[in-house]
Amino acid sequence: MQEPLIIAVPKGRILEECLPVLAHVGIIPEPAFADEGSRALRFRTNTPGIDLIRVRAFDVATFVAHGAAQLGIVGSDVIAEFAYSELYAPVDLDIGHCRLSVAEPADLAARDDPRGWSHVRIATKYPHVTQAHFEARGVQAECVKLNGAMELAPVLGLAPRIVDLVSSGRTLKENGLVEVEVIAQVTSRLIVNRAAFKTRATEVVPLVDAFRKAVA
Ligand SMILES: Nc1ncnc2c1ncn2[C@@H]1O[C@H](COP(=O)(O)OP(=O)(O)OP(=O)(O)O)[C@@H](O)[C@H]1O
Ligand SMILES: O=P(O)(O)OC[C@H]1O[C@H](OP(=O)(O)OP(=O)(O)O)[C@H](O)[C@@H]1O
Repeated sequence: MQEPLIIAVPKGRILEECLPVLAHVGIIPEPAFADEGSRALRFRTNTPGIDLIRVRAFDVATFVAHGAAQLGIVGSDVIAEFAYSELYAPVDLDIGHCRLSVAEPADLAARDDPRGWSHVRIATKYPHVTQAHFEARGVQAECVKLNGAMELAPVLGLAPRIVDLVSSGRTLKENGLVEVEVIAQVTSRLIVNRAAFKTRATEVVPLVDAFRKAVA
């Protein structure tokens, strides 16, 4: 018998938003999947040919790009940062809405003119997207890679500016920062391993269609 298809889903905030989408597709995971306290990482579903794995957001892209999972759900921020050629992102799932922005302390913003920048030092989880964004307008970006709590960097002197995800703006506000540029609008997408799309087309193509219909 063929191995089940594996869909990689990010733990954390997207997980909750994924459940209704999966339900619309007809995929109901075993109860432990939605239990953040569970230490299990791989889960059965009501569909015998489909299992789910729960991994960190950035690792969803890695599992799917390498074919360890055939499909995944991940933010367009992560897809852009990795730019894996093995990934196909056919469906915008209309969940995980936020934006990737440049921010800096309010007092710096008051006297700053982004048009005058030639070199910027930026703390971010997204060095590739950040460098590409600034390079496109001739600004050299020196990035300090962090995995979280970017908002601490300006006040502690690690880097005067950050590139991070913003949704309500509360995290920036509570850390004395203001948004000065939006780099990209972000939503989560269904991603598919390109090779699996061909070699397991009879299972993968109808599943992609089901996701498309579920969010139409
Ligand atoms: N404030 C937000 N509002 C909406 N969606 C968000 C927000 N922050 C992040 N996201 C989306 O959720 C995904 C996961 O977010 P994030 O990387 O912050 O989670 P995390 O739990 O900190 O991940 P990890 O623990 O793996 O670092 C992001 O890639 C993005 O697409
Ligand atoms: O504009 P807001 O609504 O305040 O959201 C923005 C925050 O959300 C994300 O972090 P998350 O909560 O995922 O935690 P993290 O620090 O673990 O990445 C992001 O990195 C910001 O810190």
